[in-house]
Amino acid sequence: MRDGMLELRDIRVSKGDDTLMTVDLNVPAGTIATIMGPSGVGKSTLLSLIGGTLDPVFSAKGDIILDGVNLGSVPPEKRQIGILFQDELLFPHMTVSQNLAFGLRQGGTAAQRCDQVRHALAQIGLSDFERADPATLSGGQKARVSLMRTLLSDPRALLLDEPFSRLDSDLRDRMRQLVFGHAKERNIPVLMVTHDKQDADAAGGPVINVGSDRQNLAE
Ligand SMILES: Nc1ncnc2c1ncn2[C@@H]1O[C@H](COP(=O)(O)OP(=O)(O)OP(=O)(O)O)[C@@H](O)[C@H]1O
Repeated sequence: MRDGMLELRDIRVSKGDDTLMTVDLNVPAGTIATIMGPSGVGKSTLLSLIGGTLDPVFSAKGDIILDGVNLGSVPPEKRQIGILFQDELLFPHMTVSQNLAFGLRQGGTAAQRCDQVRHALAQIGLSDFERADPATLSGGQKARVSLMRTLLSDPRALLLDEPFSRLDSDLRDRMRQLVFGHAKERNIPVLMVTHDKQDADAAGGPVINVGSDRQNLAE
C-alpha cells in the first residue's frame, strides 16, 4: 500500500557472528520515531542499512519497506532518503549557499533556487553567511547548514543521527521545531537516533530502546 510508511520488518544487524541488534518497527508518514540505546549497539549502522550504504563488515537480514516498496532492490541513490550523520561534512570548496543549493532537487529557475536558499538561510539564522567559507563556521553553525541541506533535498524519509547534539539549548528548540515541522508538513516518516530524552519528548512519536535486554521495546 502506498502510505508513505517506513517499515522495518524483522531486521537483524550482525557483525561476523555477533548480532548487534534486532528491530521490528513501523514509522507512519508524519511520525518521528526515536531510537535510543547504549553506545556501540549499532544505531548508526541501522541508519546506514536503511539508506543502502551498510559497511561490508556488517550483514543484515529482514526487509525495509518505504511507501509500499521493498528497498532491497533499490540502489541508495534512488531511495530518496535523507540521512544526516553525526559527523556530516560540508563541501569545503563551496560557499554556505552553494552547499545548500546542492541539496535542492533540480527544477525551478535560477532565481527561484536563489530565493529558496535565502529563505533556508533565514530559517537557520544564518542569513549573514551566504557567501561564507564553511571552514569559518562554528560546529553548531555547520550542523545547522547540514541539517537544512538534508531537508532541502525533499526526501521521502528522514534518518537523523544525534541531529541536535552540537547545538545550544535555544537553537536546539528552534531546529527541532523546524525539522519536526518539516516532517509533518511533508508527511514523511522520520527515524531519529538520540541520547537526549528532550529530543524524544519533542518528537512526540514512539521511542524504541535497542540493545542489551531491551531490544524492540516500544514505549
Ligand atoms: N567500519 C567499521 N568496522 C568495524 N566495526 C565498526 C565499524 N563501524 C562501526 N563499528 C562497530 O560496530 C558497532 C556499532 O557501531 P554504531 O556506530 O552503529 O553504534 P551506535 O549504536 O551508533 O553507537 P554510538 O551511540 O556511540 O554512536 C560498534 O561496536 C562499532 O565499534
